[in-house]
Amino acid sequence: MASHVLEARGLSKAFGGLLAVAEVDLAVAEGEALGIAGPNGSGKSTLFNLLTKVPFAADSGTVLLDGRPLDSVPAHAIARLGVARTFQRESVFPSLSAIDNVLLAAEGSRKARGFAARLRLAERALDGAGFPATLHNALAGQLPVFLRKLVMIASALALEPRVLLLDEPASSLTPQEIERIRALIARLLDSGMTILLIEHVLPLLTAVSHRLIVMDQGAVIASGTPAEVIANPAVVEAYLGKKT
Ligand SMILES: Nc1ncnc2c1ncn2[C@@H]1O[C@H](COP(=O)(O)OP(=O)(O)OP(=O)(O)O)[C@@H](O)[C@H]1O
Repeated sequence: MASHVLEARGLSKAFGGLLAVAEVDLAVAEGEALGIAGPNGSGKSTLFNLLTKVPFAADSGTVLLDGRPLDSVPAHAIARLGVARTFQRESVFPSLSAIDNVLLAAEGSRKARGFAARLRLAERALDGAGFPATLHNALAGQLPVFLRKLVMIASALALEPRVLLLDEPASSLTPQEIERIRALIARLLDSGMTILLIEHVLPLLTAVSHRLIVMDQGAVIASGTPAEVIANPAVVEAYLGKKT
């Protein structure tokens, strides 16, 4: 049994009176794909924020990487330690080219020192994400949504993460593009990466996840294999609303 690479204990975050994440515990094994489902507003993206401290950390609770508490480790250092994330919206710098977007991210690399090394890393990250080699110099803001998503994923890959947190990579994509995202995630898993995936596109989520958790109103209400979780009455109720 592989050891846990990323763990959360009792993570909570409130926005005023709203408890967005409530006492969440989770543990992800090396090389595992953990899927995170849940209705809109159930706290999934906020959980990613708390795990990476980007853009903010938890009010309480602890995140551990390889068993080491990250309480006093700032966000940029967590990224350097190998935990990278993407965002629900394609957060790219629109007036920069694809390669310059990824080069900026490569500045955060532990290993690549100097421009030439960072350029190689950025090119490798774009290739690794399946981004077309002919479009490295295209302005990110002029790319279609799928390619902007690949630039964002490549920016995370430029940190050479051991743990990659993907926030709704399939939203707004066509079925063919979603299939390419599935194949990309499968390749990253084959390379040994650990992946946490938030996704509303359930066929993608269930296809790539070894294990699923479901959040509702900030709390984890179910966990297990995709088949177990989908059959769980509490999950059906969370999605379809409580019977009155
Ligand atoms: N920065 C913020 N300030 C105030 N409230 C916030 C903030 N971020 C999230 N929330 C609230 O916290 C709750 C959880 O939001 P979150 O975005 O984590 O949900 P989610 O499960 O990712 O939803 P979705 O599937 O729609 O992306 C929501 O009620 C949301 O409105």
